[in-house]
Amino acid sequence: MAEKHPLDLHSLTFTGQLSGRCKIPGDKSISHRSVILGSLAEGETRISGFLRSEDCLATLNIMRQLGVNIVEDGDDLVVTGVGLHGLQPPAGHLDCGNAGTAMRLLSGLLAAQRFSSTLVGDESLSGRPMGRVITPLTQMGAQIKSDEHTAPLEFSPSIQMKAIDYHSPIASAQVKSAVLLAGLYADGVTTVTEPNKSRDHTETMLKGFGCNLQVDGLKVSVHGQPHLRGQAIKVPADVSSAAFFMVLGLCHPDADLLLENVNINPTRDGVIKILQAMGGRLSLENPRTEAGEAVADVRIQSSQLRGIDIPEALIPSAIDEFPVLFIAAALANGTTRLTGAEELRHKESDRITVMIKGLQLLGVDCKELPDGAEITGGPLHSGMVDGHGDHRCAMSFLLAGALRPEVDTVVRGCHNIDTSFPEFFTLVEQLGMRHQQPVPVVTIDGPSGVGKGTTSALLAARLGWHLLDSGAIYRSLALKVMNDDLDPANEAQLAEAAKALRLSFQADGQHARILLDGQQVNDQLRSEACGDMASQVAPIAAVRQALLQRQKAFQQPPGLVADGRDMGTVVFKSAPLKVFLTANAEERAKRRHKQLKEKGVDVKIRDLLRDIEARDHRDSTRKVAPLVPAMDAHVIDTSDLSIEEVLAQIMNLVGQHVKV
Ligand SMILES: Nc1ncnc2c1ncn2[C@@H]1O[C@H](COP(=O)(O)OP(=O)(O)OP(=O)(O)O)[C@@H](O)[C@H]1O
Ligand SMILES: Nc1ccn([C@@H]2O[C@H](COP(=O)(O)O)[C@@H](O)[C@H]2O)c(=O)n1
Repeated sequence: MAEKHPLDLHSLTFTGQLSGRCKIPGDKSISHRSVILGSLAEGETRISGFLRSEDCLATLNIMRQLGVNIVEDGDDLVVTGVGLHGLQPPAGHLDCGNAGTAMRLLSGLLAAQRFSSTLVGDESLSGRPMGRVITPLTQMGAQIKSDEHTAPLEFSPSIQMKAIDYHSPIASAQVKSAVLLAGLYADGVTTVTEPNKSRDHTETMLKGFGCNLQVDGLKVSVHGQPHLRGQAIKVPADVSSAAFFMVLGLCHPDADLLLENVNINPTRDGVIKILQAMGGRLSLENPRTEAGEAVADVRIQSSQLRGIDIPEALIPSAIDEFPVLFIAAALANGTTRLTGAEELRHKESDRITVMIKGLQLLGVDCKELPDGAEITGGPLHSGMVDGHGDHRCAMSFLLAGALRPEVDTVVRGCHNIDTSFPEFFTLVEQLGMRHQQPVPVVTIDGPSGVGKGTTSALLAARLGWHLLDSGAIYRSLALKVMNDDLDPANEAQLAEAAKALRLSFQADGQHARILLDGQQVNDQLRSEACGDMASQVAPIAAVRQALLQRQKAFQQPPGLVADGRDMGTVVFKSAPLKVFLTANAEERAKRRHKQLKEKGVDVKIRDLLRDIEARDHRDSTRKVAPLVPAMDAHVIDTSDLSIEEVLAQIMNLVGQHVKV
């Protein structure tokens, strides 16, 4: 069940202008329900706009396994209903994949069947709480076996469901729907009362299918044993998917977008109300009703958002949209505060922790609260963030990375985007953004003599990746300065020399032959004088800028190990793994002494220590790209570690963070 995903790094690039119409795919909640109710109806149900996401396809496959004939007709799905009592025992386990909606709604249905069945899910779904549906269904007479109220869920054959009057402790459409679906099989009236109104698609659709159902404020009552009649269902665009483009358009500096045919059901429109309260220029055009659902075209124009206290009453109607609302808050003026949303911790991931950790990595001033978050807007930095396999967190971070030209963000853990939004990348590309799957980089930074070069070369060889020895580039410029008698104080001259540097690296077995002006210079580059001169020219901003592209060009498939001082902080800010090696200066001087002695160079440790300390000071106190660990770097003190031990620690990190 626990799947290992290969490296899945994605990024989106900024595009100068966003305009035009966007066709957002069908609503996920309505798609699930249309297939389930169509299966239980008598006659044919034709569904147009069905969302072909992994989650909804899991529900569709399960209904097929339960004996329902569902066929494609062009873009439509045609479901031949088997009636309330016509489902057949499945041959094997029923796999919900990542879909919480499938598992909870189908629990209500399977609890009431006269055959046994088992619902299973992926690793994430198997960790999510199912007690919330098991409790009321058990009160209705269901027998459900589970380990600590999590999937797999094993349903024993039902004898007769009992109608109940259930007061749900949480506002959850999945709980409400599970009880109502089980209630279809009970004699009498089953009632669910919620503390707040959750999305009401099940009620609306059950009525549409001909069920006798009453809604009285927070109370929904369904009469058991109905005859459901097949329907034509037109699924509107999903407001939860549209929400990503709302935040994208509002936070982008030059956007004017029209999102077509969006579901604006009042139990789902919290995101619209929250963004409007934040000052977003978001308007509803041509509001209308289609198949019992309120829809409109939503116009989005660039806006300067402001932080607000999010009203708790809006939480249930925006519950799936908080990941992207956190991005809006990070770009707003002032502070946004969310409380009363503990439920976010029980989604596909703990969305409070995942989003706040990611935003902190991008330099946002924010903190977790037990039941929400506090986020103060400001500029976003570049970096690599982890969507933790949660589709909505991953898409939110991807869009955050496409909002400003200077921000370079890579997102890992995007593998579940297809569960809700398979057209996501196509749609963003239609808007002009570029979707990339960046080549992975491991950065190894640290002070002089710490072992970066040795470790990087061994790591690159072990992984079969390319190697960038960025120090050799600075040393080459230094050699040029010394050979051509350039003035190390003349910044313009040095920048020109850096731009024009005729330098190439040629593979030579495990090593590289370094050619400067056509001459191999490997040995000359390693002299202490060259290292010293390199650290004198390296602080010049124009020099660093001139050498930047040359370093970035090393990022080639299948991957790169980059050794230097600012690999993780400047050159490869979005690298999935950043390592910073340290060791005390005495130990580094000893290592260098041994190295030079082996080469027949006679120097005093005391002199080496003095040089190392001077270089450390220059490198770490310079204004541009100083030698400091990146905020997300893993710091390894190598003072008491052998080279093999250092390498083993890094390989372990590679296994965790890069998964090659
Ligand atoms: N963990 C270690 N234990 C003992 N010796 C080590 C260790 N790591 C590296 N060395 C030795 O220390 C010397 C310096 O290492 P290396 O050249 O890799 O450092 P560096 O960080 O790349 O230095 P520079 O920045 O000056 O290029 C080498 O002789 C290397 O074999
Ligand atoms: N990314 C880098 C790499 C090096 N430097 C400067 O060059 C000097 C020599 O580097 P070595 O790693 O080969 O010893 C180093 O002291 C730095 O001043 C740099 O600035 N950025």
